Amino acid sequence: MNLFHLENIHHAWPRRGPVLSGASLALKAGDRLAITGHNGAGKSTLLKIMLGLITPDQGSVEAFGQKRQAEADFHDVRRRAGLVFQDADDQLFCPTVADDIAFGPLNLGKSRDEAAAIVDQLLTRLDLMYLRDAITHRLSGGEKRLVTLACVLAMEPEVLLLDEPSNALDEENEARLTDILHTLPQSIVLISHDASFRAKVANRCLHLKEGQLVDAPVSA
Ligand SMILES: Nc1ncnc2c1ncn2[C@@H]1O[C@H](COP(=O)(O)OP(=O)(O)OP(=O)(O)O)[C@@H](O)[C@H]1O
Repeated sequence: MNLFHLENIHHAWPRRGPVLSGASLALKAGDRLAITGHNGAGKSTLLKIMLGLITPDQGSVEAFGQKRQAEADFHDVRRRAGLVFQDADDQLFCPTVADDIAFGPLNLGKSRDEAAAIVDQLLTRLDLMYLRDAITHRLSGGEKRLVTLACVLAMEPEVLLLDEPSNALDEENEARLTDILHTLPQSIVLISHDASFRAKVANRCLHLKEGQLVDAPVSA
C-alpha cells in the first residue's frame, strides 16, 4: 500500500507562475525518498501539498489509503506524517526545549507526566538531555534543527517529511543525525541539497525539474 500517492499535481503562484506541472510520486513503507531540484523548483511546495497546507490547482493527493481534498481530510494526515520545516524558527514557539517537545503529545491528549516521560526519553535517545531546560530562542541553529526533529518524533508519526534537515549542522551533528535517521522505522521524504547526506540516508531519489518528478540516482 502507498503511504502517499500524489498524481499529476499542478500548482502556480501569482507572479511566479507554474511551479508544479504534472508532478507525481508514490511513497511506500520502507521508502527513504530523497527529492532534489534547484532552489525554487517547488520541493517545499510539494511537501506542503502532501499535508494539505497548500491546495494544488489540479491533481490528486492520497494519503494512508484515502483520497484527501478538504481541509478536514488532512487533520489525521498531519498527525501521521510529521514535517520538519526548512526554518526551525517556524516550528519552535515555546519558552523552553522541554515545553516545545511536550507541546505535541499534550495536544494529542497525553497527561503532563506522560508528556514529560516522552520528552526525557527522546532527549536521552537523541543525546540532547543537556538542552532540556534551555531557552528555545537562544539555541544555536544546529541545536534548533535537532530539537525540531525531537518535536516531530514526539508525535510518533508514521512518515517523516524532512526539509533540509542537515542545514546548519556541523560534521559531528550531521553524523549524529544520520545515525538517528538510520535507527528510525518511519518512511522518510528527504529534501536535501547535500549529495553525500542524501547518499547516507536515502534509498530512492526523485528529481524535480520543470515541475515534474523524474527518477534519479540517490547521490547525483
Ligand atoms: N506563498 C507563496 N506565494 C508566492 N510564491 C511562492 C509562495 N511559496 C513559494 N513560492 C514560490 O514558489 C517557488 C517554489 O518554492 P519552494 O519553496 O517550493 O522551492 P524549493 O524547491 O523548496 O526551494 P529551495 O531549494 O530554495 O528551498 C519559488 O519560486 C517561491 O518563491
